[in-house]
Amino acid sequence: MRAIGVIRHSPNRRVNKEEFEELLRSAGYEILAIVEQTREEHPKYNIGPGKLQEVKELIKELNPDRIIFANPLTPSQSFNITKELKIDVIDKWQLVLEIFEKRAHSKEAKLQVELANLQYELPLVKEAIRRIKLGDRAGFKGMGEYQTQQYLKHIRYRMGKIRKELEKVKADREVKRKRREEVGFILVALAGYTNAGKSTLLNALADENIEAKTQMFTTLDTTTRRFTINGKRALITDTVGFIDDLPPFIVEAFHSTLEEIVRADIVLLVLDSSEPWREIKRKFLASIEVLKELKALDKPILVVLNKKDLTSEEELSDKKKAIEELISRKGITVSGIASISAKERDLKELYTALEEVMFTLPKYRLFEILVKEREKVPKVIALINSIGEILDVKYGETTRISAYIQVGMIKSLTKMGVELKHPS
Ligand SMILES: Nc1nc2c(ncn2[C@@H]2O[C@H](COP(=O)(O)OP(=O)(O)OP(=O)(O)O)[C@@H](O)[C@H]2O)c(=O)[nH]1
Ligand SMILES: [Mg+2]
Repeated sequence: MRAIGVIRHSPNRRVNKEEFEELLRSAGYEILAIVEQTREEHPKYNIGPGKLQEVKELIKELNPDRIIFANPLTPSQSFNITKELKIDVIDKWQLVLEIFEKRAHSKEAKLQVELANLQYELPLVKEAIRRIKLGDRAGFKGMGEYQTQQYLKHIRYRMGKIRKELEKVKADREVKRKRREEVGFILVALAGYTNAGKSTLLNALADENIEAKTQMFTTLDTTTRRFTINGKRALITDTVGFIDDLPPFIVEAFHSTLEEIVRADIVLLVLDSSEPWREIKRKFLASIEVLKELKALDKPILVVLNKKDLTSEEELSDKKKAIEELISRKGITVSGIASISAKERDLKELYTALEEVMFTLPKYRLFEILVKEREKVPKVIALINSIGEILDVKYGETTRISAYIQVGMIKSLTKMGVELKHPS
């Protein structure tokens, strides 16, 4: 598909042109031209009417299949522009959804993308019906009035059905998560802008090979793998990458996926430290916004400055300071900052930070474990070592172990025939 891109910069906020081009390429478009304008939003066409004429001329000259706006369009703008240009017009969010559609593999991801698409189309179809009633002839995508009405019904029916199916998926996940808690796993979730290196980090931690590519939104499905933090059982989950101003309809559609972040014990917010500070800052703040929307800002968050192999020590330390400053200025609380290279598997700082955070988690409590049968002692100690931290062992008639234990593990321990006490 060949496309002409249109970017409207606000006078006080520029759109990132490279990122837009990257999105176009990720969706598989050949870029014929990019038209840019800086102005306030025009209510009817988003860009100015004069600029629209310029685009019209370019269409004649270059013959593209599509016009793609870097800005979100209102349903009414979308209709006005299509009517004027007589060509397929899509906006930023439809472009993102096209990429999502290509990348969705699992049933869940496919359902989520379909839901987001329908949610996007709903106001467009309503606008088409409104216009037909006002005497406009063209309905939604060239459908007549009856067909457009039927399509609206179909959208509503399908959305209801998908939401129900996603509820089921959510319930399954909940069961799985409970089981994991009971086995004593520490749940770690990856979060961050698309292309930051989340999947590469998951690979490095779990020593696996998940698809990681220099394109946007490689990962749409969640992947969970085992790893260990200083010998303790942990699980790491990779999810969909974030992007600026992620609209609520996409967040809603991907909620069951993003919920992995909400349910995690620790969130790793991954940033690409090789980018200019301006970009790091923008992506960091966009990620914080999404975490806020997910109500996940109160959990332990570790900021991970990835790709340190691409920056000098000095630059990295400057960027780290800048992040610290930004965090305190914005009143955000994070549990630590670690510089790593996922690609070169240089993860030392991350492991140190994880070890520090681990026992501050609310799921860990200090217990005294009393083992009366001597032959059970080694087994109990081995189990505690894999899920908690032993502070002291006093051998005797009854062996007394004081240790940090995950609350979810109490059941498994009492099943082994030991007694647990809170130390006074
Ligand atoms: N030099 C260098 N490149 C890295 C590092 N980590 C990741 N990359 C590269 O960055 C690109 C993106 O990595 P991914 O792991 O796919 O990024 P992601 O955050 O999972 O991206 P999405 O799934 O699109 O959200 C790939 O080309 C990786 O090889 C690193 O530490 N150093
Ligand atoms: Mg990924």
